[in-house]
Amino acid sequence: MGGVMKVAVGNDHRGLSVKLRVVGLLTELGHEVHDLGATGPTGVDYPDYAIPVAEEVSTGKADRGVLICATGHGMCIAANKVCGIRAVNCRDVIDAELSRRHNDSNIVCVAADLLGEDQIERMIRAWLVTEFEGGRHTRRREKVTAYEKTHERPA
Ligand SMILES: O=P(O)(O)OC[C@H]1O[C@@H](O)[C@H](O)[C@@H]1O
Repeated sequence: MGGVMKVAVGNDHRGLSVKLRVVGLLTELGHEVHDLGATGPTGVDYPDYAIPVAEEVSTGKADRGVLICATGHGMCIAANKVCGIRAVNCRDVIDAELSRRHNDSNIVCVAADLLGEDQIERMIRAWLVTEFEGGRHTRRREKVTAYEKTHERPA
């Protein structure tokens, strides 16, 4: 990948201002943004935003996703319940790059309360352009996918 992508974005009330910065960045970089996030300061629940974004990535409607809450943890936990999602909660550029190179992460979660906006921007820029390395990492990724496929449980 590395070119223009469809990116689904979600946030709760604690991620609103970072979301606006992220949407601006993605737009500036030429990506197609689908903003599914909360639009105001009223308290909401992160699964209501993480799951729709993860569904868009899972079904191929979006190439990647970005999820923003206070810590990134809730969004990451919820997104990883959706089939095919490899969501990661990243803290810096190296972290974000490794999650792409080794794990083929398809959603990055962001801690709005713990990271500065400039750091978040650097991290997302790196995450967007870093390629999956393949090789031995493909075998590991496919083991996760195989588990997911064989252990689906009825709702
Ligand atoms: O604003 P409150 O409800 O206190 O906390 C919400 C945050 O708590 C964590 O689960 C998530 O990071 C979410 O953004």
